[in-house]
Amino acid sequence: MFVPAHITGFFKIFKDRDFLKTGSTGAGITLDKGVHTTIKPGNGDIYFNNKKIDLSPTREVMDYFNFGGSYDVMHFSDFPLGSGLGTSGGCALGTAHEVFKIIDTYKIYDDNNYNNEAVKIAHIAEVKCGTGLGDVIAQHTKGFVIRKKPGFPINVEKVKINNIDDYYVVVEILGKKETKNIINNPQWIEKINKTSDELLIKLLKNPTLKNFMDLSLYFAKTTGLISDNILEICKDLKFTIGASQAMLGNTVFCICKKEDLDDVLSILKNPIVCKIYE
Ligand SMILES: Nc1ncnc2c1ncn2[C@@H]1O[C@H](COP(=O)(O)OP(=O)(O)OP(=O)(O)O)[C@@H](O)[C@H]1O
Ligand SMILES: CC(C)(CO)[C@@H](O)C(=O)[O-]
Repeated sequence: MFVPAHITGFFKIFKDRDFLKTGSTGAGITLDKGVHTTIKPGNGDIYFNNKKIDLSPTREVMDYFNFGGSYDVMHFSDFPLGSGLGTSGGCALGTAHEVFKIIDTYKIYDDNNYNNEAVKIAHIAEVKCGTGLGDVIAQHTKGFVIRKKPGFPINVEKVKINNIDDYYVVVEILGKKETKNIINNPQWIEKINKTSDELLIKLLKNPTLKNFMDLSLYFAKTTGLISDNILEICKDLKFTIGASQAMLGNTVFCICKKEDLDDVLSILKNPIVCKIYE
């Protein structure tokens, strides 16, 4: 199963003793690149782009179903882990869906229920592992997603984008950043939550891609999460609809139209050209 990558532009952290109530509000977009996951009978091994690794959110999902020792999971990902592109969430959600496809209990869920269960199990795995808060819900929803409430029940606004094919999302990965080092750090939580409080309301009042990018850059700068290097690149990309740092990664992303694509590509060293995926 394919799960799209997800870029968060800004977010607010909500922690609760109940993992289903833990999550984030905020906004992001899903991409036409992401993770393909398959599972097959095996010994409980997890492969990420053909390399055996012990990926904790995938392991959590497999253990939830008691599938840990009897099936192998293969993830084929367009992006590396730890780059702010929701790769771990994509792995968890893809695994949950693949398991549901083969277990007997699948028969007792109607289509809607089964979908919702897979999303819940993947969300809990992400939250437990500290690898994400809102990615799984956005990846399930797809498109330009505003998360109005954290966790479950899912409360999101999927914004309609007119002429979606006109837009390109260009991504450049500059390094790694572990999500859990930020979302489990009280000082970062305070900075993030203080900054993001008003942004959700501002975006809901004017839910355009331009406003999303402006608010994302404001968030990245005001929290101090943006690196100097990425800030410089964003200045060079000012002629686009907007550029900012993908949360939570050492990755720059921008949204532009076709007429600006060549200029964007000439500024970046290793650009990856994507489209918004609905
Ligand atoms: N070689 C590896 N073996 C096992 N785990 C790995 C390996 N490389 C990365 N990981 C794990 O992958 C997870 C990456 O999650 P992280 O949330 O940081 O990134 P992401 O999901 O790709 O991006 P985002 O910031 O959008 O959540 C971490 O738990 C990290 O420890
Ligand atoms: C925490 C996070 C920024 C990591 O990608 C994301 O899961 C989110 O927006 O909640």
